[in-house]
Amino acid sequence: MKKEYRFPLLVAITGGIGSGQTTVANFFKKWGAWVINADEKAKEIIQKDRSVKRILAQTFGKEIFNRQGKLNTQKLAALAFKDEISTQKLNQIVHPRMVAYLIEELERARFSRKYPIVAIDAALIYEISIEQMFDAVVTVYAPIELRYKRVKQRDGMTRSDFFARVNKQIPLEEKRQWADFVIDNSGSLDELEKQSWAVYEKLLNMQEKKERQLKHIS
Ligand SMILES: CC(C)(COP(=O)(O)OP(=O)(O)OC[C@H]1O[C@@H](n2cnc3c(N)ncnc32)[C@H](O)[C@@H]1O)[C@@H](O)C(=O)NCCC(=O)NCCS
Ligand SMILES: Nc1ncnc2c1ncn2[C@@H]1O[C@H](COP(=O)(O)OP(=O)(O)OP(=O)(O)O)[C@@H](O)[C@H]1O
Repeated sequence: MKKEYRFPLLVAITGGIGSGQTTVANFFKKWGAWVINADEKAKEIIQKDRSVKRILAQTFGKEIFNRQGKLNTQKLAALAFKDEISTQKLNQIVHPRMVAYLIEELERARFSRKYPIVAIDAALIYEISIEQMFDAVVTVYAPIELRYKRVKQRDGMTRSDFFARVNKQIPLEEKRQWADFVIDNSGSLDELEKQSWAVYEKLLNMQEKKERQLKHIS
């Protein structure tokens, strides 16, 4: 019989643009966690929620959608990250819906009882102030120039576009201090995987403890 997890551990995997949090989340997924990717969910919401679409078009111009109604992410990013107020506007439109959606997804994964770890891969856990929802927060750290190098390699982002986003995020040095676990991604992918496994094992132990403590709850 397959093992049931009545009380999965709720984990946030966070960091900053290019720090490697999605890479760590993918390791967790490979080892049996259920992982929700906030960047993907945000785009799904923008694409599917009609009221979000309408307000975004009113705020940033209807050119951010093409004729078929598909979001042009580059256009929206250019407009939304150009200054603090524009980013705040984007966040005020998207974040409330995103948080509601993430909670629904967390609950779905929890009720399935199939996963010991349910994790959210999201850069903005602390910016949105949702860290209290989780049993543990894992921050993936890398030095800023290395993050830029990796993002440039990943999607050709310019230095100014990269720093436009970095400047809208809480510095990783702070997030590192607040986290329950820190993974240092200054080295190779192999080193990252080893560190991620060490953290994952600890999270599994925490989950077993949670299950034992709560087993009398019906
Ligand atoms: C503006 C959008 C369409 C640009 O899409 P694009 O494909 O270029 O980027 P993507 O979504 O993959 O995000 C990449 C990274 O940019 C950073 N980032 C994204 N949104 C924000 C934001 N509002 N503030 C600060 N950093 C952000 C994060 O580090 C994120 O991991 C998109 O980023 C978006 O919809 N953002 C608003 C929703 C959001 O806050 N997403 C982050 C969830 S944690
Ligand atoms: N240790 C590493 N060595 C080499 N490349 C790496 C390493 N860690 C991550 N990368 C690469 O760097 C890029 C950024 O990593 P990843 O997408 O995991 O970051 P992220 O924190 O999720 O970024 P974003 O917030 O932009 O989504 C990816 O192309 C990834 O494959």
